[in-house]
Amino acid sequence: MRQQGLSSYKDAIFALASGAGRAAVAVVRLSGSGTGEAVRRLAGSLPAPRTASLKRLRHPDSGETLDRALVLWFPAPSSYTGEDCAELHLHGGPAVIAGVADALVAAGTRPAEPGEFTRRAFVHGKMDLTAAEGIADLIAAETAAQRRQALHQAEGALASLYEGWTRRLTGLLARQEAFIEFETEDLPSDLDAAVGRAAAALRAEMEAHLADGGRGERLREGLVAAILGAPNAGKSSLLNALVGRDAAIVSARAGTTRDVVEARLDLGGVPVTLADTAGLREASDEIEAEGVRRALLRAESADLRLLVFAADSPPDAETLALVAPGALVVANKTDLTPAPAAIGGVAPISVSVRTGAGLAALQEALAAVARDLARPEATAPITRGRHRAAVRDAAARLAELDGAGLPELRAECLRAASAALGRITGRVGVEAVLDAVFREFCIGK
Ligand SMILES: Nc1nc2c(ncn2[C@@H]2O[C@H](COP(=O)(O)OP(=O)(O)OP(=O)(O)O)[C@@H](O)[C@H]2O)c(=O)[nH]1
Ligand SMILES: [K+]
Ligand SMILES: [Mg+2]
Repeated sequence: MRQQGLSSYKDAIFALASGAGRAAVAVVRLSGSGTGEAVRRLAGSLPAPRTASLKRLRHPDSGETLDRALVLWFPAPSSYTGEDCAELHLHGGPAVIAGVADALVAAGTRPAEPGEFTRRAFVHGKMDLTAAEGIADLIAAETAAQRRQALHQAEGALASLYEGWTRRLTGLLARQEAFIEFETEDLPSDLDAAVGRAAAALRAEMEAHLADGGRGERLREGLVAAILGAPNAGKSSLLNALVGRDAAIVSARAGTTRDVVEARLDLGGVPVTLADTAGLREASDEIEAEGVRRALLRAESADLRLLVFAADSPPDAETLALVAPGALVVANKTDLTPAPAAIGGVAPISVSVRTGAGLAALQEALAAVARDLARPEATAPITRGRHRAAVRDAAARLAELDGAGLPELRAECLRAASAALGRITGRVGVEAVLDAVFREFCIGK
């Protein structure tokens, strides 16, 4: 499968691999069989493989010098994509980059599509799809825990899990087919039953892998924590204190916040979007009513909820029921009144945003909940819906095995389970899956 469509990967592509904007150094990378020729036309000659050498880059049409750059040459197959690759380390000014891009087009290369380098690496068997996704996640990682999970996946943790399962399925299929072939001869009569037992064991492993509470996806995407409570409880003040900047407007007027205000926070390595919301009450006008509606909507889709109240006005049972259970209950303004010992059966976390008292403890409680939901230490968790759907499909195919009386049908179940796993790694591929996976990438990767 990986050899399919190779002819469309012959042309040489280039892209700015470093960030846009002015910088000390800009890296332009090239890949494809026309790379060597393009570099020769700009730099005069090709440097020795994998050795940085300083070259004057000229426009192939005008001969004008564009920059003096470090040029690196990585002949196929020992390169990121498995094709001939090169890197030009330019002075990072916009005009230098534009001039070199123009010269590269004149030398017969074209700008790359997002993810095209990694897609070529996949096509040339340098990595499977899960590793390619791991690289996309690594580039997007905002926290240390996200980085660890992404690196693990980029290094093949998921690939080796799924490949291990596939090998076992292939072994079972071989036994099942032997049974079909030699049915009347003297193979052990319990071979069929042994295949069934091994398939059931594999299915149990798949189901354990699926029953992860969505941890990997949560860590990859980040959690959402909604801050809820009555007007003037200090919700916006709390958001600002937790993120360390004035993200939301604070005022003494009840009903200040209308739209949902969001800010990102790193909680024990787990990225969390804190969402400050409008105070919950019987709204006095339609704008406020819309704010309350949005607050409740955000609360519904949030991974965790913080119910904030001013210590001198604890929430009524109705509000408590709306937000709890599972919410962290926070008593604010404890500089004015001590927090009640318990509210709705739970001891609230006592804070004063004004004095800062209790904020560190609240932050720790939040981090503990976030870590529990995202389990940053979990090894090789499912990180995408498409993995989950395919593993679920594979397990379902194995579940059909017992009911399938005919050996041929049992073999078909094993084959279908293996194909489902193959879709995750890209061994069994459809162009649409590849398009969806590589669309996530930035240009230059
Ligand atoms: N004494 C005291 N006042 C506080 C504390 N936290 C916030 N406030 C004050 O309470 C008032 C309301 O604060 P906000 O953060 O706007 O409250 P809110 O819950 O976001 O209010 P709405 O957006 O209107 O629902 C402001 O005057 C804050 O300065 C605190 O810990 N102690
Ligand atoms: K307010
Ligand atoms: Mg507010």
